[in-house]
Amino acid sequence: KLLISPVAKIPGPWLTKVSSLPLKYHEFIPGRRMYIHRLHQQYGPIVRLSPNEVSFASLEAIREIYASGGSGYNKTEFYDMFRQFGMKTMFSTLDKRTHSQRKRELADSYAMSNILREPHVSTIRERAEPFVLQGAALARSVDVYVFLHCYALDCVTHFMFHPGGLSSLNDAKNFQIMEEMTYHHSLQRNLLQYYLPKLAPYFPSWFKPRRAPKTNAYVQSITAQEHSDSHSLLGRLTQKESSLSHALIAAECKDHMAAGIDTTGDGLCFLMWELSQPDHLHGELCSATPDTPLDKLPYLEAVIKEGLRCAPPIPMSFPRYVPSGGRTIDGTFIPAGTIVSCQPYTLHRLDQDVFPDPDKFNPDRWMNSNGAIERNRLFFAFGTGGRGCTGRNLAMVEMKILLREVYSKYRTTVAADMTGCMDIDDQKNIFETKGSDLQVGVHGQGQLLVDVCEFML
Ligand code: HEM
Repeated sequence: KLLISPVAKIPGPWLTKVSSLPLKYHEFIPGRRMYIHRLHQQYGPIVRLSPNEVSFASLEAIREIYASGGSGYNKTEFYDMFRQFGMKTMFSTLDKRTHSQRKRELADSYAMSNILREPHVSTIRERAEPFVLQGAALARSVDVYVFLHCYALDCVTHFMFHPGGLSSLNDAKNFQIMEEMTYHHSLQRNLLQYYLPKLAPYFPSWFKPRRAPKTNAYVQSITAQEHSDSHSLLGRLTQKESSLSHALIAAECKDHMAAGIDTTGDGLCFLMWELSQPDHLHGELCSATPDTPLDKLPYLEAVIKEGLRCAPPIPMSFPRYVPSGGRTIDGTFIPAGTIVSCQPYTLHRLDQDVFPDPDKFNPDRWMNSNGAIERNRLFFAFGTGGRGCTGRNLAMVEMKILLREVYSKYRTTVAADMTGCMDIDDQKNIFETKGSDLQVGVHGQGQLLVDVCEFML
């Protein structure tokens, strides 16, 4: 039966016609992203990953899987791993109908018009300033990777709970929350539960997903209070008498917190590393002031997009189920129930007519109007369609303000004693990079030295 299924006719290694073991093996080692990328390089834009799973790398596939009917196909049970307080959130809801109800409650807070209003912009700037001051005040190198994750946590919690957001950059207790939420290696442990749910209760504790008691206590207590700013996420939910219970609001807020730390922190870390290379800093950023309006910095937008293209913080597949009746995706019929996906890492590299020299960090490519439509359509760092990233605008504003704050005042270089490398590591955790040492200190004439050790996605 497997050998005559339409999936068996799709290009891919022979063993994947009859077994999902090659895929699972690469998931656990962990090397799924690069395994799939190599298969696409070998077999083209449609590749069989297992008897029931196909990966795509084309614009037609993105549109069909993620945007047909608004929000594309339903998510797979993979997303069950991302429940919060045992509850399904907007991110972990599988079916489209439940998702769109939840999204109606939450998404308007993340509109650019709300993010760009006060107090949001000021509070983001107030978080960027201590980042720079702390880096500048220390004569020796400091860990910028950690600082960037603190910055992302502080920004996202202020956006949600202002004035009750965290100050992990200068408060030791808040810093523990940042540590609890970031750069741990729990995806494999979650995957074990996903693949072997019946055995999960018998796993020893070190096989179980990591716990976050300090974060849980913070989220539960802050969401129980009623004096958040009226434009904060919590304030808006309380004001409009949302149908969400307190428990669901707490679960959503914890989820958005988790979604907004490693992603933005990792993205900024990669960008600071690139901007610390000789000649990578463009004149626009050098001549900006901390007050230059963000919409007057088009090259900064190109720099950020190029960083997210080269090293998307979530680089691997976003899996979905083909609906009943089956669908034709990029010209190939795929039966109902098959798992289909695209991964940003490959979409950002495979078509070299759209992205020539794809491994090179080259923000100029985004400034060229020729081919801009194709480039933007294949840009998949935030996903696309109704289930694309809700926090995209917030993340972009956070990244722009931080980079403007740093580079309008300082130049950064990679410190001579850097010992690690910046290779992307494969999916240790969906929102995770390993704690690494991207170190910053001021040396001499207003130089912000950046020391990057071991940056891993
Ligand atoms: C550079 C930063 C970020 C990147 C690259 C990013 C990327 C993504 C991607 C690719 C998805 C879709 C995943 C999938 O379909 O499996 C997603 C979903 C989501 N993101 Fe982000 N994200 C970022 C920052 C944020 C921030 C700051 C927040 C919130 C504060 C956030 C909240 C969410 C939520 C709630 C979803 C689920 C959306 C839904 O299912 O409707 N993200 N993000």
